[in-house]
Amino acid sequence: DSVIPFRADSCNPSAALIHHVGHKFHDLFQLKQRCYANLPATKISEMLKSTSLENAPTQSLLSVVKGILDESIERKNGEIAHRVACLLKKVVQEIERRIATQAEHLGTQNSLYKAREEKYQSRIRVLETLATGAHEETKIVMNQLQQMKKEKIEMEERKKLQEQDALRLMKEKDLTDHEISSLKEELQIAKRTYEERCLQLEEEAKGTKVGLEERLKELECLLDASQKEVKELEAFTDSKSENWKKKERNYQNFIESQCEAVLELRMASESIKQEVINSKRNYLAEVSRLGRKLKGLVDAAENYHMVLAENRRLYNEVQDLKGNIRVYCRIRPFLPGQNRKQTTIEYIGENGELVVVNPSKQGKDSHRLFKFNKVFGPTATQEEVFLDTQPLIRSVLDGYNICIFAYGQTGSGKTYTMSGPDASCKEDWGVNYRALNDLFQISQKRRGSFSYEVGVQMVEIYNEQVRDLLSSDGSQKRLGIWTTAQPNGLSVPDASMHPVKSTTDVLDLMQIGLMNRAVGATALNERSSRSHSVLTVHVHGTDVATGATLRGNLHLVDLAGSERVDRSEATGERLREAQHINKSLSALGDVIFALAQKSSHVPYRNSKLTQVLQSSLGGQAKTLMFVQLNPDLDSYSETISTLKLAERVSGVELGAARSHKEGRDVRELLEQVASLKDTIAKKDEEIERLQLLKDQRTVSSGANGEKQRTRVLGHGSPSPSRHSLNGAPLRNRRLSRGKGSGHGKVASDQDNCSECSDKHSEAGSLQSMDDFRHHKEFFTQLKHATGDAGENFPADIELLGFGDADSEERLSDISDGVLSLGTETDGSICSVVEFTLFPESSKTIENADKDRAPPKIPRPPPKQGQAALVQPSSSSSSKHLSKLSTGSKKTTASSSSAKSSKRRL
Ligand SMILES: Nc1ncnc2c1ncn2[C@@H]1O[C@H](COP(=O)(O)OP(=O)(O)OP(=O)(O)O)[C@@H](O)[C@H]1O
Repeated sequence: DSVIPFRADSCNPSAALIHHVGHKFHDLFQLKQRCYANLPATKISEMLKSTSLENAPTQSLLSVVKGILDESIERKNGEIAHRVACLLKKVVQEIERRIATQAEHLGTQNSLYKAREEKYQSRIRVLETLATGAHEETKIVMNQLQQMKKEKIEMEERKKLQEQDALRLMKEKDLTDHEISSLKEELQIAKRTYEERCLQLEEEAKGTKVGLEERLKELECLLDASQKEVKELEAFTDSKSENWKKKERNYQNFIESQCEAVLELRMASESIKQEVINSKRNYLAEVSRLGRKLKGLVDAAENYHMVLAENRRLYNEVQDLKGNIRVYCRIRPFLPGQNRKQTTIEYIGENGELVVVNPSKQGKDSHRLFKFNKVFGPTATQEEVFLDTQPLIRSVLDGYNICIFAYGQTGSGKTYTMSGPDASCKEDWGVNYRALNDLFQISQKRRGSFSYEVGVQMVEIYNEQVRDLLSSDGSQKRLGIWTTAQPNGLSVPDASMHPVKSTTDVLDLMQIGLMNRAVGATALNERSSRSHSVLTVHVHGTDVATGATLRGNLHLVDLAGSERVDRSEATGERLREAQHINKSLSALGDVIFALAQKSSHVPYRNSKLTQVLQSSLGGQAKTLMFVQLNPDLDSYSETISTLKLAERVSGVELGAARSHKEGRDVRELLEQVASLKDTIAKKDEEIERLQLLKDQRTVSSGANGEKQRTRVLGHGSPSPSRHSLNGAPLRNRRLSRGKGSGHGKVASDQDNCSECSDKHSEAGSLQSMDDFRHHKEFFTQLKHATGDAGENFPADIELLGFGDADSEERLSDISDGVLSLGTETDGSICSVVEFTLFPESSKTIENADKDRAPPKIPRPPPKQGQAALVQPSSSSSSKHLSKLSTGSKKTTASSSSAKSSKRRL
């Protein structure tokens, strides 16, 4: 056991463990009997295990070897030499000894190692202490390192900035260098210029010096001369001062004398003051006397206003007496390209006579005479035409309804007369523009006594539809017409109303309206108006002094041209337009003819045109019709039909026109009355309708059929005698006077009478044509009888007096101020009467005043032949005309009567 000393080391745990394990294996290898040969196999295999061998102590192993050797030697007793056995023992001992030595060495070394270990442990501790110190140092060093890094970064940034600065400075340096170089150049240039300037100045200085030297010499000369002059002047001053002294003495004397004079003047002024005070007293007396006179003048001025109003009233009376429908005829010149030789116009008289000729016919039938209020030839200017229209315009401002329209075949110059060819040229202005211009001028002149508001509407009637030409939204919607008179006088209330302040406003509106108007090209006129345009100017005036108001309308109508469809070559839409146009124009003719006939029913409702113009064609309006003619031979038949219609129109006389002048209360009442009338008319219609229904039922049931039917007819339409041209005049008059009292009633009657009206219009046209034929015959015979070449005929015709009785009757109607529709006359006679009633249109107002008819015109004693002329029979005109045509004596008698009637007017 001592061989393995280190195993006994109890302080080393691993050694203790080994020691314990060694014991175990020592026990394993320590045999009790010491007999290896009989060892059981399990024991041997246990011993042979590698772990057992490895862990067994060396001494146990050696004992095993020794035991085995001893056993083997014992068993081989004698076989192994003793010496060999000794050797073997010795060797084993030696090995043992060596191992022991080795073990000792190991023990020594172990202790050495232990000592070293301790030494190293202490060293380790020292080193650990050092290491801890080194760690802190490392930390400090690391901090320092970090700081150094930061510093380094800062240094690098600073370096970068410095580099940038350096770059900037480099650039600045470049710039500065550049500037320096440019400054150097400038300096060079300046230096050069300076040197040049110096040279120049030096030269100038030299020149100036020479000049100055010369000037110096001159001045020296002048100085010498001046010195001489000074001496002369001194001598002159001495003499002058002598003179002044003398003068002073004289003035002294003068002042003394003046002082005396002033004293005298003061005394005089005192006396003048006294005189002024006296004058002032006189002046005040004079002023008070003038004040009294001025008061008188103020009174006179007030009277003057009244006189003015009276004048206006008289003026309108004169206009009324001239007739409420006037017909002016205008013949347009030939247009370029027309055959000027073939004209249908033979003669134009001064007093409105017109002779139309048909060159294709020969003999007496070729000439026809017409008479109007005025005929304008092809050379008449727009201004001349307007001069005769002007008086009507003033009437609008006095509260009258005026209608001016142009009628004629297409292309005859209607638009030319109404609007003119070019609105921008004042000379070309048509009646429309001039009328409005005039209207504003007069309203301006009257602004002291009247304030006027003027509004404008413009509509067109196209294919029997009324359209607003001035609608702000450009819509082409159809507008309704109010047939009964409205309190505000509007017949198309839905059309936009535009207040206007000046002619320019109206011009602008009319331009818009004309642009919106429907026009199209026909074979007869390349820009033909395909619609009737109606420009209505509404005037509302207020008397500044009394507050009374008045209302007047001016209708300016440009009708679409009447046309023969075969000539205008219209087809399709154009044909439809032409049919509408012709239909409405013929309806206009019917209305006018009904008015001419004093018919109790006027067929206003047959067309939109007549409905819109109803208030202007009725009894309370003044109407001016321009009959436009185309002198062309091809237009002969249209010319004749136009003239016939115009002749009929000129025969319409409706009595005195009525002004729409009302006091404030009266106006309100009238408005109420109008609306009540409206309601009554509607109720009447309703009653009629119900009665008609009731009657129909009665008729169908057969009870009292005949009686009932008579009642229906009697209520719904006038009796034949009432409408007949042969009807009793007195009865007619009564009826028509009743009608004249209100428009609403007329309108309400229209529906019931439309059938009759058509008959009337037919009968009327036949009648009129008949009359005209006789008229013409008479004219031709007269021409032959007198043997006159033709120029005096119209004058002779004018002298026809066969309308005298009629004219007087009408005048008495006018003087009564009652609307007369019932006088039984035919168109032709009326037209002749008009000749005597209408004096020359250009007649001045003064003359008109002088010739003004008295309130009651005395009826002249009926002359032979005249009584027959005014017989109200259906064939009266034809008979009397033929009677007249038998001899010129009767004509002269009649003419003298006509003249006398005209003179009275
Ligand atoms: N008095 C005149 N002087 C010169 N030219 C005229 C005159 N009257 C009409 N004209 C010319 O005759 C042509 C037809 O005239 P305008 O268009 O006025 O006829 P219209 O009767 O209005 O025709 P429509 O009914 O087809 O509209 C136009 O070229 C016009 O300039």
